[in-house]
Amino acid sequence: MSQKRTLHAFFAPAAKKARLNEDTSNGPRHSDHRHYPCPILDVPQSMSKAIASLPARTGKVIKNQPHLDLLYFEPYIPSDLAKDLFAFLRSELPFYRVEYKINRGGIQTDVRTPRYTTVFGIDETARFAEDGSVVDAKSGEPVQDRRYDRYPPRPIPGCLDELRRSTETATGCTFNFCLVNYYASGADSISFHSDDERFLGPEPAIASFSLGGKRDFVLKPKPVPKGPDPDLSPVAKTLKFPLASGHMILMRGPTQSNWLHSVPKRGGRNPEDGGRINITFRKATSKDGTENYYNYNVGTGPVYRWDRASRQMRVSSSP
Ligand SMILES: O=C(O)CCC(=O)C(=O)O
Ligand SMILES: [Fe+2]
Repeated sequence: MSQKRTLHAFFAPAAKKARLNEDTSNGPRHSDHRHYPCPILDVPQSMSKAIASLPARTGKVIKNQPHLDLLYFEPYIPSDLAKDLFAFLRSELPFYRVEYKINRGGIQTDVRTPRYTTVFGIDETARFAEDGSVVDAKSGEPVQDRRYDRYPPRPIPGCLDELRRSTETATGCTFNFCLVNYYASGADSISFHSDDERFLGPEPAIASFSLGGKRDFVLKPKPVPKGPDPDLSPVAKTLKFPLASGHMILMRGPTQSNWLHSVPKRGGRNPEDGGRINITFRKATSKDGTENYYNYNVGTGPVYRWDRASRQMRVSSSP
């Protein structure tokens, strides 16, 4: 991205943004920030209204396994809105295919993330000022920290922030990060893991939305339980949720410290392989969280955007 566009986008007057806005009477049509690779359209007013009235159903508490605590909305977003939101986000968001190196027993291994990812947000020690700069959450003073330098944080764009606000009201939790995965086909996946990094604090709550194609979300107990009554854990089962478009699962309480979750690859040709978006809202408590999330979900590779003509992700700009 050229310096010219960056500066232009950063200082673009509000009136200019408003002029772009044909289908809404107030508020900008785009969300923009100097660290976005491109401006991100806000949802049209009709969608915005519909998002404000969510969830479509109340959540069902699932606590029938040791150290598991889920709140399952079936659905949170009704299917017509989920379909529109899926198409909107796939067209609008910048995605990445992150590659990184890990050290396993002294051997360097290259890892290619088997899905498209993107992330927005900043941990609770900081916030974005009106002008888009990062300031200390308490003092409002500008923040200089090496953990923000390599991958500068980006504010959650309007189109995802409306869903974040709805999710906070529905769950009583607060969130400052939004991670998005795009599984282009059954070959894309996420392997068994838990989201229990220190920067999420103890017993983190993670709200996880599904849009688009149906995929199995699989949970299994961790091999070595950390809970107060470990004797119960070996009898815990593997659980499979075939998540459909609009469903939301809130994982909370002891879930992350005791269970692993995954979205396994699907073999063969599946009619549901038309792509799936997963959105997770989380709360990071320290700057390490911000550094980690941008490192693994944005990285240093090219930006991919959805190409309507060829109906696939295409490299839209290189770093
Ligand atoms: O795609 C999903 O449903 C799960 C995503 C996930 O576990 C993650 O991003 O940490
Ligand atoms: Fe996860």
